[in-house]
Amino acid sequence: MTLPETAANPSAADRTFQVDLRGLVDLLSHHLYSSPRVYLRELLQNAVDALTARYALEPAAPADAFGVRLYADGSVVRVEDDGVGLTEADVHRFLATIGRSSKRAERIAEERGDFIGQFGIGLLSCFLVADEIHVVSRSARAPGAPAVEWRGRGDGSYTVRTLPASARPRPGTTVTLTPRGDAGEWTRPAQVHALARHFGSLLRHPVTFDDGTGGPGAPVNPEPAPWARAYPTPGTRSRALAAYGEEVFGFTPLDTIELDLPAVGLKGIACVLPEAVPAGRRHGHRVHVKGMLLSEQAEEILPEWAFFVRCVIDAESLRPTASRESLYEDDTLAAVRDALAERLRAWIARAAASDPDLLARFLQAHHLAVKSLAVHDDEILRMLLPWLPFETTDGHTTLDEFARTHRTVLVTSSVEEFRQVAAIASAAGLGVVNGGYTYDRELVHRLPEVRPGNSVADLDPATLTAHLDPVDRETELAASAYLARARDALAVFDCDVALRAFQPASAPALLVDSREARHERTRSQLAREQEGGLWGDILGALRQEAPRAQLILNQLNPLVRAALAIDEPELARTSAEALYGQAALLSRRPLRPAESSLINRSFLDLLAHALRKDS
Ligand SMILES: Nc1ncnc2c1ncn2[C@@H]1O[C@H](COP(=O)(O)OP(=O)(O)OP(=O)(O)O)[C@@H](O)[C@H]1O
Repeated sequence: MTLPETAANPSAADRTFQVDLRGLVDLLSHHLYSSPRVYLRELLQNAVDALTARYALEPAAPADAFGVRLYADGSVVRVEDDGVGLTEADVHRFLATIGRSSKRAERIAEERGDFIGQFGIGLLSCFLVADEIHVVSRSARAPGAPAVEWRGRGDGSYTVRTLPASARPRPGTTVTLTPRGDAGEWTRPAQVHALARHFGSLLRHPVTFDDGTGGPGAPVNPEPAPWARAYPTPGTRSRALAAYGEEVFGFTPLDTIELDLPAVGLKGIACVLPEAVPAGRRHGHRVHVKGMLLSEQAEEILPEWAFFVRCVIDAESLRPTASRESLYEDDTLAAVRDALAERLRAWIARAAASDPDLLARFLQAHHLAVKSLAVHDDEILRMLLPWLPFETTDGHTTLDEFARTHRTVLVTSSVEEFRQVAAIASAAGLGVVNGGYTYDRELVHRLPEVRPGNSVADLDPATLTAHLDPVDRETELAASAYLARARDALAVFDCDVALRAFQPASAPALLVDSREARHERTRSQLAREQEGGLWGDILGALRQEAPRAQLILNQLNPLVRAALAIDEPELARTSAEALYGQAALLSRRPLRPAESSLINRSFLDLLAHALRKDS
C-alpha cells in the first residue's frame, strides 16, 4: 500500500496559528478579569516573581537587598524591580510569546511552586489600560549580556533592541505604561498607590510608591503581616490581630482566631462575626498567595457551616486560577479547608471548656450556625448541645437548664403545634420544646446521648389531652346538649368537641389538631369530591378513622361556662363556631377558606345578636 503524497501538496504544509491580540485582550477583559485595575496586580506579581527567582540565584543576598519601586505621575505608570531580569532570548521566548511562562519552564519545574504566575498571559492585562507595554530589562543570570528593550503593542506587533549597559546598569526590569485616555481612573497616582496597597500590603519584599512630586517613595508594605510581627505579650498580639481584622472587614470581631498550617505555609486570622448572618449565606474570605492579594471573595477555603467567621489568610502553596480571583479546587485546597474547619472546631471546644462568657456571646449570635453544625458533627453536638438555646414552655432557655427541670422532654414537630399547646402544657407541668424550627427537633431528640438521665418524646395530641382533667359526670351531663350542638356545627371540619378543666383558666378552648389529622381531612375531602372514580376509591381506601381534630373546651373558663348554659340553638351553634375560630386563630396555622368564612360569619352573627339584645 502506498500513502498519498501529501507533502508534495503545498496547501497541506504545516502552518502556525495566527493570534488576534485585540480579540484576546477583549476576551480577557470581559471574561477573565473582574476589572482593569488587575493590571497593577499582574505587574506587581511579575516583579515579585522576578525577585523570588533572583533570590534563588543569589541565596546569600540579605532579605531586603532587592525590592520593587512603583512610579505614577499621571502620565506614566512604571514598575521597576531588582529581579532576575531577562536576556534578549528570554524576551523573545517569554514576553513575546503569549501563553509561555518562564515559571513553568522544565528546568525550574520543581521550583514552580515558588511563583505566583504560571500561565504566561498576565502581562496582557496591561493592554486593559495602555496600548503599548515598554520593558527594559537586564538579566542577573547573564551579567555580561546587554540591557534589552521590548515594546509590545496592542495590535500584536513588537520590537526588540539591545541597549548599552548604561541604560540599565543593574539587573532587573522596568515596565512602563503610557495609559490611554479612558484609563485615567485606574492610573492616576493616588489610585495606583491605593491599588498597590490593596494588592501588595502583605508582600514580603519591600515595595515603594513615588508620585513624582519629589521626596522618597512611600512604603506600600511598611510592616510584615500582623501575624508575622513580634509582640511584647499575648494580649497585645490578640489586640493587634483584632484591630487588623476590624480594619480589613469593618467590624469588631467577637474573637480573633489565629490560623497556622505550616504544611502549606498558611497563616492568618479568622474573625468571628459579632452578629448573626442569615443561615447559609457564605462570606468571602481574603486570600493572599505569597503575600499578594488574590481574592476578597474566596468562599472555598472554609466549609459552608463556617459562616460565622471571615478570614484573611496568606498561603504559600494554594494555586490561583488564571484569573487569580479564585483557587484551584485541588487536594491541597481540600486539605486546607479540612484543617481550617478543624481549627474552628477547636476554638469552639476551647470556649465551651474554659470561657463561658465568650461561649454565651458566641451562641447568642450564632446558635443557628452551631445547630446546623451539630446535626452532622457528633463532637460539636456533645460539646454544645446543652448550651444551645431553644424555645420551650419555660421560655427561651438552654437545653441544659430545661432538662434539669424536665426529666422527660417533649418536643413538637411544628411551630404551630407548639403555639397550640405551649400555655396549656406548661400549666399542666409538661416540658415542651418547640421542635418546629430547622434542626431543633432532630437535636432535642439527641439529648439523651449527652444527658442519659433525660428522655425525649414527640408530643402528640393524645399525650396532652391525657394531662387535662376530665370534668365530673354531672357537669358533663349538664353540658351534653351544648356539646352535641357544637359537634354538629363543627362536623364539617371533622372536629370532635370535648369538655375538660385545665389551666390557664383564661384559655377558653384548645384546638388539638395534629398535622396528620389535617392531612387526613384533606384526603377525606378529596375522596368525597372524587367519589366513584378510581382516584376517589384509592383515597377512600387510604382514609383512616383515627386522627381527628379536637376542640377541647375549658370548663374553668367563665365564657365557656356561660356558653354551656345557652338554650337558644342558633346562638349555641354560633358560639361553638366562634370558639373554634378563635382556637384556630390562636394556633397560628394557615386557615382553610371554610374556616375563614366561619370566623367571619360567627363574628357577624354574634355582633347581630349583641345589637339585637341591646335594642
Ligand atoms: N518583571 C519581570 N521580570 C522578569 N521577567 C518577567 C517580568 N515580567 C514578565 N516576565 C517574563 O514574562 C513572562 C510572561 O509574563 P506573564 O505575566 O504574561 O505570565 P506569567 O507571570 O508567567 O504567568 P501568569 O499568566 O500566570 O501571570 C514571565 O513568565 C516571565 O518570564
